[in-house]
Amino acid sequence: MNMLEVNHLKVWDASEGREIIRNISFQLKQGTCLAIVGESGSGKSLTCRSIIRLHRPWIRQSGEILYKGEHLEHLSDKAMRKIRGKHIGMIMQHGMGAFDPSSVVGVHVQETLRTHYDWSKSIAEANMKKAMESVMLEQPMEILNKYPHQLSGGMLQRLMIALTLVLEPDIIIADEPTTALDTISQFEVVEQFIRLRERMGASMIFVSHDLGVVKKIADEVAVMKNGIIVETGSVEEVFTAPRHPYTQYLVSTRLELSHHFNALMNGGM
Ligand SMILES: Nc1ncnc2c1ncn2[C@@H]1O[C@H](COP(=O)(O)OP(=O)(O)OP(=O)(O)O)[C@@H](O)[C@H]1O
Repeated sequence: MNMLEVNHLKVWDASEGREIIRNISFQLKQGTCLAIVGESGSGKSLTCRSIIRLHRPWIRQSGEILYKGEHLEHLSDKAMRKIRGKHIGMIMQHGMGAFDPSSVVGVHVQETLRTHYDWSKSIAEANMKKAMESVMLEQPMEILNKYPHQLSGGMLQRLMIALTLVLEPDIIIADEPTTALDTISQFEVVEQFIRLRERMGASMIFVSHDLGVVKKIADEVAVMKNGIIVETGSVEEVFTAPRHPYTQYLVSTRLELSHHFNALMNGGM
């Protein structure tokens, strides 16, 4: 079964009339991880944002987005808010951006959980505490009482993963969740994503520059360039026998860059 189907997605900047994503289609099968790779500016983030319809006001989209066969493009903004988080969870590039800088992070966590569950404060706290401990965030209550700027990028990403564990969405969209982190934190956060998949069996879209990470985590790959998908296939197919010249270039150059990361993942620290 397809958890998600994107058909003929187009995205454009209405202020300039510039087309950014030009008619892309892809599917996410239940329980699998689809990686979206491609150079900076190729449209990976806008593709993710289109799925949950979270764009800046001047960005427009057309095409079909089907979640378990339901057309999300027909839903009202209110109905869409119910889908985000609980059904389709998104983990952004910068954990910092997800939190309000003027409140302690626990406020965001409580508000998010309140939107989706009827839990008392103490039940919500107990569930969150358990999830935080499972992603190696020790002393969870202390962390929840801190402002975003008092936590490292790696901690904020792990906090987002913990919140995702509690929300248990059917689909997790992770848009370069390790880009803003140092190598050691990247390693830890990727490990957490691998466990998150194992534990929840969720379907996942994972955007990454790093083909080493993609190899570890994904089943299928879509390669984007200039707003189109130039190649799709299984990780195995795309990495061992890339067909499109751009994929061939990406695979030959990027795998080299990932060697350091792989050494870490394989315990070469
Ligand atoms: N809010 C916006 N307003 C106008 N143009 C935008 C906006 N967001 C993205 N774009 C443009 O859309 C194109 C695709 O951007 P997008 O962020 O989706 O790329 P990306 O592949 O995710 O890149 P990166 O890997 O750097 O995050 C770029 O040319 C970018 O300048």
